[in-house]
Amino acid sequence: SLSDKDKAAVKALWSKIGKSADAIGNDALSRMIVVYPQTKTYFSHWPSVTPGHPDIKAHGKKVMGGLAIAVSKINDLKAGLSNLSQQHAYKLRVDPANFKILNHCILVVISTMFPKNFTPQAHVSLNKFLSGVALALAQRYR
Ligand code: HEM
Repeated sequence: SLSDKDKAAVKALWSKIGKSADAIGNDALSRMIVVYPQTKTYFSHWPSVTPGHPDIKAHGKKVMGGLAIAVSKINDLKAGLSNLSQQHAYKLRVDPANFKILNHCILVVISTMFPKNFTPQAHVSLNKFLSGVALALAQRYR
């Protein structure tokens, strides 16, 4: 689980990248759909799943908003993401394996957009944080 050092590292990283959340969300969602095309099935109600499409941008913004909530509730991710987990489990019916896939895309995008801030320590802590988010989002599936 996340140590105090991890929490501080995630908050420090977020304070630097938070203002680029929309761009990160757009790129991460676009990559997820291109690199893992099986994820497209969840977005078949959109007119287009082309990278950079306004629907992808809008959704990337929502996902990053969810992550911003997670950063603010980093001491209790389970409670902080309980509603979002409920929604993904019962309304959206997203297979939780996909949380790891999107996490990977988010990690790749942050590392390429912010190479200076993406130190090995930041990488470790962000990795742990995103795993915690995936676990918290999966909690309501049973
Ligand atoms: C880091 C992981 C994720 C976070 C923080 C997240 C967050 C969110 C948020 C905040 C919403 C909006 C909920 C609302 O409308 O109240 C949402 C909707 C949605 N999410 Fe996620 N999500 C994540 C991962 C995923 C993954 C991996 C998939 C599928 C591959 C997915 C599929 C969806 C779908 C289909 C919607 C509804 C989209 C629509 O309204 O058209 N999510 N998510």
